[in-house]
Amino acid sequence: MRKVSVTVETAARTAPAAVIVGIDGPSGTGKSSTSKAVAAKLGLRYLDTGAQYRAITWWMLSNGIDVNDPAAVADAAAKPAVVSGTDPAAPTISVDGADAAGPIRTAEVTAAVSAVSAVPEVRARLTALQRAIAAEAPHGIVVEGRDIGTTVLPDADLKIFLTASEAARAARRSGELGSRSAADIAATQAALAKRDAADSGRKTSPLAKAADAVEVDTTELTLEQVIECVVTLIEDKQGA
Ligand SMILES: Nc1ncnc2c1ncn2[C@@H]1O[C@H](COP(=O)(O)OP(=O)(O)OP(=O)(O)O)[C@@H](O)[C@H]1O
Ligand SMILES: Nc1ccn([C@@H]2O[C@H](COP(=O)(O)O)[C@@H](O)[C@H]2O)c(=O)n1
Repeated sequence: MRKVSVTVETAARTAPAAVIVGIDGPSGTGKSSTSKAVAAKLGLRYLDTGAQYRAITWWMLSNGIDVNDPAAVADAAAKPAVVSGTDPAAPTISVDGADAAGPIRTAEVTAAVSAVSAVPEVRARLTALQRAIAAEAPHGIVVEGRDIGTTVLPDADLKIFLTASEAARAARRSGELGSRSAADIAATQAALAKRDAADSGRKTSPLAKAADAVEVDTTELTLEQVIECVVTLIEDKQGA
């Protein structure tokens, strides 16, 4: 009988290493839309860290904590159980077992989140949670936020910093809210600028571009072009 020799490659030898991608940038630059689409295309997990800060903020507001009192926020920071689902096709967020996806997007939460996210005890807790989630992603993960490249995942394989003009970001957000009047766009732009200033100006892990991040200005790019650009950057890294 003829002998057939078969080379069996173990999964460990053939599977590409898990890739960790951090995407940071100011509000409305396209982090969530881009990260979700890129993760779905490449079979990676997806983590929206802004949703986690919003979830803790929602819990504080719902439980009568004064969000403008850093000591009160710090005291309560460990109490809510925040759970993130990382399927890019259907990301989820819950607090103490309750679905928080809707409530965290209210104007009240958006107005309060920068004060809560500036409190070091809140950041320490969520940073630890974010690192644990990233470490458990089997094929890798796209994590989006404000301090992923600088603080949460300083050893990420690829760091991207998305930017866009304030006017473009305000027009995108106003479009989402179904309003395109000049007054509404101006009000949205002012609110974005205020949140960015608070996020960039806080002492603990402010919004900032990591020194080794690739900056992508999305002002003149369609969402599809941004997604393609990020996919190419990741594939280049994986091929390197
Ligand atoms: N390149 C683009 N061109 C046009 N619209 C875009 C582009 N990128 C994103 N958008 C749209 O802009 C809006 C904001 O995008 P997205 O929520 O992804 O931004 P973000 O950076 O995650 O914002 P935030 O930090 O406030 O959560 C969405 O309606 C999205 O569809
Ligand atoms: N890594 C992060 C992510 C978010 N924040 C804070 O959460 C706010 C909401 O973020 P969205 O992306 O959902 O708009 C944001 O304004 C920051 O205050 C953060 O501090 N760090």
